Amino acid sequence: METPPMSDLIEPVIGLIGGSGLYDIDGLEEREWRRVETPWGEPSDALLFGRLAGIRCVFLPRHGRGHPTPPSELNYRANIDALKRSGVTDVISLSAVGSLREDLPPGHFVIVDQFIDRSFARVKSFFGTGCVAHVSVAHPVCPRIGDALETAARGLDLPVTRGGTYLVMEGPQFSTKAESELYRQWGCSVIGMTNMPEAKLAREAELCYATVAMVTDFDCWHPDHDHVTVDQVVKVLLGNADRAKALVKAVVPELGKPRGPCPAGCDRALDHAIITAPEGRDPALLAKLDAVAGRVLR
Ligand SMILES: CSC[C@H]1O[C@H](OP(=O)(O)O)[C@H](O)[C@@H]1O
Ligand SMILES: Nc1ncnc2[nH]cnc12
Repeated sequence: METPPMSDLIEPVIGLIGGSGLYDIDGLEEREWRRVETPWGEPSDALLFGRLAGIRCVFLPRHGRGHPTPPSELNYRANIDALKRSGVTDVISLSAVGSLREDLPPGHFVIVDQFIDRSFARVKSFFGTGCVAHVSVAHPVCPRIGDALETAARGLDLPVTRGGTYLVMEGPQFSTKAESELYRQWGCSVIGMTNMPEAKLAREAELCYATVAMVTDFDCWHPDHDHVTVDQVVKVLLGNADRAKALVKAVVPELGKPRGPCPAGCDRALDHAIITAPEGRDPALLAKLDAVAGRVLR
């Protein structure tokens, strides 16, 4: 893609969604926790606004500070809407995961590029009766953010793998051994409970999105390792959390550079997605959609 003229460049705002063990971001300048209201209800917590190396950042602890909210009860729509209406353009999700592969041991970071969504008890779309939309999630991860994360991780000498499939389970219980073995047969790399519908909603909101999946355990399939427990996850992710914060510090200056439209089209995902005729659209739903889809609805 040709470089657009300077006047067409945007100044990215980086959204950071912190998963288990990540409830704050050190080193943010001008930091301020602010409540953000959304038409979808309450986000998981107040959002932390600030700057890293001068770049605007907005951090949201996915489960809330102190981790009060389980994966199935998260208000994913409110979280994504709150980031969008706060001006965020690029989202990095930081998540604890179990490993489904021998070569992805605890401590390893995986920049996943695919998901299999086995969650079933969650609202998965901003759209619905009165405004129907179908976005593509064939490629749910923004490769531009993936590239930047990979470069930053390699620069820090972190053990990292680019690419992999994240199986999203409903939880809150961990998997049975039969499930774990099935997901391995499906070729999945890691397992977690939160990245869907988060990634689908980010796409509907035309946000670029990528995940750093931080391995904490071998789930329950590995003959030489104990079955996953929360204690074990917490122990490993305390180590992961410091490295995740270092990765964020390294990647934000790159991602924050003024840029043109996303080459992968994440920021134009709604261009051909809405099927409800203008006269059939529900004004009340359209009003709720203003932050996430106002670009194509106004
Ligand atoms: C505390 S282990 C299980 C918990 O950790 C992961 O959450 P997140 O993606 O927010 O780091 C996993 O998906 C479960 O929600
Ligand atoms: N084994 C596992 N299964 C689901 N979510 C997880 N988060 C961390 N480890 C996990």
